[in-house]
Amino acid sequence: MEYITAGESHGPELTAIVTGVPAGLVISEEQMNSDLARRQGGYGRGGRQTIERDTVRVTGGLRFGRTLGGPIGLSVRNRDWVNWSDRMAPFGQPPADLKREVTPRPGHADLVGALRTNTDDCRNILERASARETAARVAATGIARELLAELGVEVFSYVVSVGDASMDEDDFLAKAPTYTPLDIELSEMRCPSARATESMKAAIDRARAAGESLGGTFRVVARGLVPGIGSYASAGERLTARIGAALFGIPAIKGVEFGLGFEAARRPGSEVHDPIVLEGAEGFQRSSNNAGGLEGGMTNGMPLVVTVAMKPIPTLMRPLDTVNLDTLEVEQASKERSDVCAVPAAAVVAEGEVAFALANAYLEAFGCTNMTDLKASVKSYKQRLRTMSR
Ligand SMILES: Cc1cc2nc3c(=O)[nH]c(=O)nc-3n(C[C@H](O)[C@H](O)[C@H](O)COP(=O)(O)O)c2cc1C
Ligand SMILES: C=C(O[C@@H]1CC(C(=O)O)=C[C@@H](OP(=O)(O)O)[C@H]1O)C(=O)O
Repeated sequence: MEYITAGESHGPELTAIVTGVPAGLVISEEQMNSDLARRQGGYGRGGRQTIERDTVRVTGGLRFGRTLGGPIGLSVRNRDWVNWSDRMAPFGQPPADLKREVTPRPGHADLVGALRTNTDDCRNILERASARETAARVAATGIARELLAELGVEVFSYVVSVGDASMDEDDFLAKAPTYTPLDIELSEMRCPSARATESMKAAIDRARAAGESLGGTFRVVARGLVPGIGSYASAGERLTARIGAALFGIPAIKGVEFGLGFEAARRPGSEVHDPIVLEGAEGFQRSSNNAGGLEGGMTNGMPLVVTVAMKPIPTLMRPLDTVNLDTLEVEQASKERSDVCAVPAAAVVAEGEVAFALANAYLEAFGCTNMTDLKASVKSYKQRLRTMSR
């Protein structure tokens, strides 16, 4: 499967086209809309989310709630468009009073994008660099979630830290797969710890009051995976590389750790690698999950556990210095309506990206024209694995 999106933050709508989806996959409009709503949420978001009510409109590829096997067209409307239709008009002339964006924000794509594309208006860059685009990604990757769900795979995420406010996890890899999506959704920070949620919210309140912004870390978990998805054989087939690339494709993501991650580099081998055990009907298992579910670029049957770091939001209400593109004088960077912290939202986007990478790996391993054959193929693979552990 592949997806591509089009659309600007304050344009009429965001569009996604998803190709390579097997026929016969049941798609739930409610599920897609609930994921879109989760992406809009989380403590720390800005005024834009009070305007938008993201819902998906399907423009092709589905009939009676099932995929037909052709490209799937999806669109998410920008309700804010009515306030921008003159400044963002696809045709015609700019309004006489158009204010160009000439004070690029450090940390955003503004300056480098303007240099690269030869524009004197950073809006030409920021409109597409904006993470508003991730609404279309959540819709597109929702297809992969549905596919995985039919194969018994569940993908969810939770927030681990915001700034220096963090969950207290004694043995996070052991606990990570035991949380449930319900534990997480009940909290405004999408964090399973009530105490940590309160300290994260307080940190966001302090940042907002100080004209600051915050990043943080979140974890994505996938349960129910069969071992052997992905491959050790070539660089581009390694699931580690593919999931890493998908996560680094999300704006503001600056670090990805699989399992123990950087901590593994500090420990001796005997305290990192996960002993192999044989457990009756379960077959080959691991007594720990420091690898985070991947070995040799493949799933090993344990839950996939990926921890992701997001940098603080670049737009600051107490802005940093920048250089005015017109006058070449030092000025303060532009400040516009912005999120203070979007870690919970980024976590929802990341769930989708991980689901998409995993679903593709399943399709490569088991074939991909229709769901009946795909499910039969996964079932017979599981049966073969059982015979290998008896
Ligand atoms: C869900 C989400 C919401 C974001 N909201 C904002 C925002 O309101 N203001 C802002 O300046 N950056 C925001 N960002 C971050 C910028 O989009 C990102 O920093 C920018 O595109 C530059 O890319 P880079 O950080 O990968 O270098 C958000 C990112 C995500 C994932
Ligand atoms: C619109 C969304 O996020 C936007 C991402 C974003 C950025 O620079 O990345 C800047 C802000 O845009 P605006 O200036 O319109 O408020 C965020 O609100 C969204 O996630 O739906």
